[in-house]
Amino acid sequence: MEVVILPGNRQIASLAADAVQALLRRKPEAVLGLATGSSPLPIYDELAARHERGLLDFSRVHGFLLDEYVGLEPGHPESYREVIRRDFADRVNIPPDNVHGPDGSAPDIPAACRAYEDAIRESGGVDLQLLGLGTDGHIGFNEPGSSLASRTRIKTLIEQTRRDNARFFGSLTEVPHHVLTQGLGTILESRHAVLVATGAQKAQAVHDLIEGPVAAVCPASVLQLHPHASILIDEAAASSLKLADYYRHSYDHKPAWQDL
Ligand SMILES: N[C@@H]1[C@@H](O)[C@H](O)[C@@H](COP(=O)(O)O)O[C@@H]1O
Repeated sequence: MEVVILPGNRQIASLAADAVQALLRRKPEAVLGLATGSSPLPIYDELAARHERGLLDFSRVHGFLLDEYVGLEPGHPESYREVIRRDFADRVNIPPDNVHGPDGSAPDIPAACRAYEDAIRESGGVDLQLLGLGTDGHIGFNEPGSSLASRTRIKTLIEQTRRDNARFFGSLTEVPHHVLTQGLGTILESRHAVLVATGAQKAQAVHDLIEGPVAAVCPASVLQLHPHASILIDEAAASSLKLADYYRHSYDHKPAWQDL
C-alpha cells in the first residue's frame, strides 16, 4: 500500500489522472472502476480536461460502477448511474453502453447482483478501481461488519451514511435505506485500487484504513491485503497518521521509474 500525502484536491486529481493516462497508454481497452461521492469529482474534472486536450481516449474503455441505491426509479438524478453519466461519462468519449452498474431497480436483486459479478468477470476484470472513503470507513457501500470476502450484494446503510449523503437529496427521508455494492472481495480483485480522501472528517477513517488492524469494523482496511493500492490524501485527512513523516519521506524518495 502506497500512502501519498498531497497539498490538496488539484494534486490528488492530477496524480490519479496520471495513473489513468498511463493505464490507457498501455491498454486502450482498459476497464475502470467508477466511484461516486464528492471525493472523485476533481479526478473526473481532470480526466475530462485531458480528454478535451486530446490526451485521453475513452472510446474502447469500459466502466463499472461501485454501487447503486435500491429503489430509486431509473433516471432518478441521484441514482449513481445518473451521477456517473453527468460527472464523467457525458464529458468524455466513453460509449454509453460501455458504462455498467448494478441494477438497483431489478425485481430479482440477488440475480441482478450475480449478473453484475458475471459482467465484471466477462469484461476481464477491473484494471483501475477509483474509491472514496465513508466517514465510517466504508468503501463502495460496504458498511462496517461487511465480510472481507463479500461479493456484489444488497446492504443496509448505517444512519451516519444516510445523513452524510442527505446533502445530495432534498431531505434525509428521501435517502434510500438499501443499496447494492460491489463486495470487498470484488474490490480486492481489481488490479490497482486508488482511494482518495480529503478533509479532517476523514482523518479517523484514514487512520483505521492505513494503520488499524484489517477488520470488518473498518471495511476499507481490507485494502491492506490488496497487492497494489494507492491511498491519496490531503494533510487534513492525514492528520491522525502515526507514520505520516515516513509516508512523505518514502514518496519523496520514490524511484523515478516507479508509477503510482
Ligand atoms: N457510496 C459512496 C462511496 O463510494 C463514497 O466513497 C462515499 C464518500 O463520499 P464523499 O467522497 O462525498 O465523502 O460516499 C458514498 O457513500
